[in-house]
Amino acid sequence: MSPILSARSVSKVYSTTSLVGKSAPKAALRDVSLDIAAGESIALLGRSGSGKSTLGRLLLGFERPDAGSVAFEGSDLRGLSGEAYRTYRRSVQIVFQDSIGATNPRHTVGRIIAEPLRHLTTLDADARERRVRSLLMQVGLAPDDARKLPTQMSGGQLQRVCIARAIAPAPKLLVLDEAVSNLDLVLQMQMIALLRELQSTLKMAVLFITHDLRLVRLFCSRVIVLAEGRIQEDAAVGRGLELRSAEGRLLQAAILPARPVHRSLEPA
Ligand SMILES: Nc1ncnc2c1ncn2[C@@H]1O[C@H](COP(=O)(O)OP(=O)(O)OP(=O)(O)O)[C@@H](O)[C@H]1O
Ligand code: NI
Repeated sequence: MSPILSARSVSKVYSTTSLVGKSAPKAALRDVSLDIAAGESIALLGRSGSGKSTLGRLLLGFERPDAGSVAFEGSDLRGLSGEAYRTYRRSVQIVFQDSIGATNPRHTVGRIIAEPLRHLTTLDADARERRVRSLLMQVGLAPDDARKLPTQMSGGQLQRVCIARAIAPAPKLLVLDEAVSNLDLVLQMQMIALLRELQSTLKMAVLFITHDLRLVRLFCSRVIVLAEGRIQEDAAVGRGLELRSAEGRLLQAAILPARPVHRSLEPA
């Protein structure tokens, strides 16, 4: 069975024009190849500017590679149209870091979650409403939250709304681009627990884009390390997480050691 998504030798170059004219082209991605199989949970790790979000945008078809190709279930994205394109759109969804920027402040929570159902499925209004209510419960919110506006939701609640919207069309792959980075540690743990539960119930593959190695071992079975647009390492996460590449070891060494407990707080 072909992978959900395959990237083959993709490269992406940006050239920015500033006030003083065009800057030298910058390679955001260089010769990146990877497959994402059904049910996999993959962490895409790398420092700021390493190319993580660029790869996410290419996999989601939001931008085209300058070289190489991305395929959905064996078909090149560039050749997808009509029903085949709608199937791809339904099957691959993304949650961004900035939930406020990703939601229309004038739409209710229910309308936000129902967006992909309206555009990508044939569900009628009643069926959409029932699906929205069950999605709200699935992400730990109340069905009546459907009537609220984004401004009436906390950051963590609005991120759950974005996750509910992303899983609404029952995708085969969910990409999370720093989706929990803005949340406090307690909320991060709650979201990770939610993602693990969704993975086991929906058998959905997850590509978790992050720079935070601590979150990786909690629910990823594979880790890909990016640096300067190139894959440095693509390894299974066993019981321990031993990264071997220089970049991987650097990231691992950078994890803040658990703060030493102040003597006064140590158990008597
Ligand atoms: N639209 C763009 N125009 C110009 N340069 C871009 C563009 N998008 C990304 N870049 C550059 O490509 C490189 C990779 O950016 P990207 O956003 O993919 O990194 P990232 O790993 O997601 O970083 P972060 O962790 O900060 O989100 C960076 O040097 C960035 O400046
Ligand atoms: Ni990014």
